[in-house]
Amino acid sequence: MWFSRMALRRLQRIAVTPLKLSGDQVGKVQREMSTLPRVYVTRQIPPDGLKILKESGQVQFELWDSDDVPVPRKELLQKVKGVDALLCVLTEKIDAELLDAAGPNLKVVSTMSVGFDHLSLDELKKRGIRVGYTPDVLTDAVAELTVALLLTTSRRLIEATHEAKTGGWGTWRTLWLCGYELANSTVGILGLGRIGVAIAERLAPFKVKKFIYTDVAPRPELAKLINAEFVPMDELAKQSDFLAVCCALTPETKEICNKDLFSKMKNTSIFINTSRGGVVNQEDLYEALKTGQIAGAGLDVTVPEPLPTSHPLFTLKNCVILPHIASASYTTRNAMSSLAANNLLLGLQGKPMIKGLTL
Ligand SMILES: O=CC(=O)O
Repeated sequence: MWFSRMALRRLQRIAVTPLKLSGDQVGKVQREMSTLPRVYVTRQIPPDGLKILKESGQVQFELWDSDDVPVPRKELLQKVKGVDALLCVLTEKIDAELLDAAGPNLKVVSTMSVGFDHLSLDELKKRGIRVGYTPDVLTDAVAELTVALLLTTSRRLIEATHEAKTGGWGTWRTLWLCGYELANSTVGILGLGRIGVAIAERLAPFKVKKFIYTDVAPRPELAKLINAEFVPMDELAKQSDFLAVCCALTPETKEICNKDLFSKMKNTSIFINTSRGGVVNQEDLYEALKTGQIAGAGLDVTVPEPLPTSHPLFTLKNCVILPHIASASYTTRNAMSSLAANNLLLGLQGKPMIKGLTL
């Protein structure tokens, strides 16, 4: 059933005063309901975003009412038929098949994510569909989590709590559970954007000696904010004591972190990835960790997600794996849902989105 907020209010009025409604009025409500743009929301998104859609009075929407399981593909292909706009999350592949299933009414796709590797941009462009996404509002949360993951990995916190809980804690020992510290270190950032800058700003007070970065080209405006030096990829690998991956997943960055990169890193280095699992060749990472080519890895993202519990990376003590939670704070997830809802409404009105992609 599709109800806009306004239509619902009218219906409630009808429900309490049924005899007072004329046939014309009933027809008016029905017409009003049927002319509002139809929106499909692929997940039970946080309340702030839902409220914006509900109270806009501009759309009628239906949602996949679960946060625990994604909408099955078959159901999604059915539900999108004839919709005017789609609000999705990163688990839904928005490709030619889905866009064909939606049909020519689809004008807007708004994703509640900063990453957009789940969207076939070429297909969206071909069809003239506008695309919204949610950068900026998650920068603080992602940077915070990246720092937490970096410290957890470098100071071996998961191993330490495990030892404390399971009887491994004997006497105080001189080299037991030693890790690597940020003071006097070189931190490398692969892909310098807003998030990379925010990570560096948070790490600087730990007395980092030097920030270096690699990107497709130097980014002097951003680099200046954190006093970071542009270096080629080889140098990034060689010099970094901590290497944080912050680049988007594109055909160019797919598995850019591979044997070649790991083989140039120091065996005391820590590798951190909070961007997308696809930028890493996981077999190569496993080998690098297993053989001691690098000291440790902290991953918030993997391929696939969820990573099967039988995956070899889970057997390594020097690999900390989180279930893709970098932006998971209540404030940020609500802000992301609000931005996604507002992008969608603006897109439907033909106005500039707050954060839209130029295709
Ligand atoms: O990974 C999370 C996002 O892209 O927002």
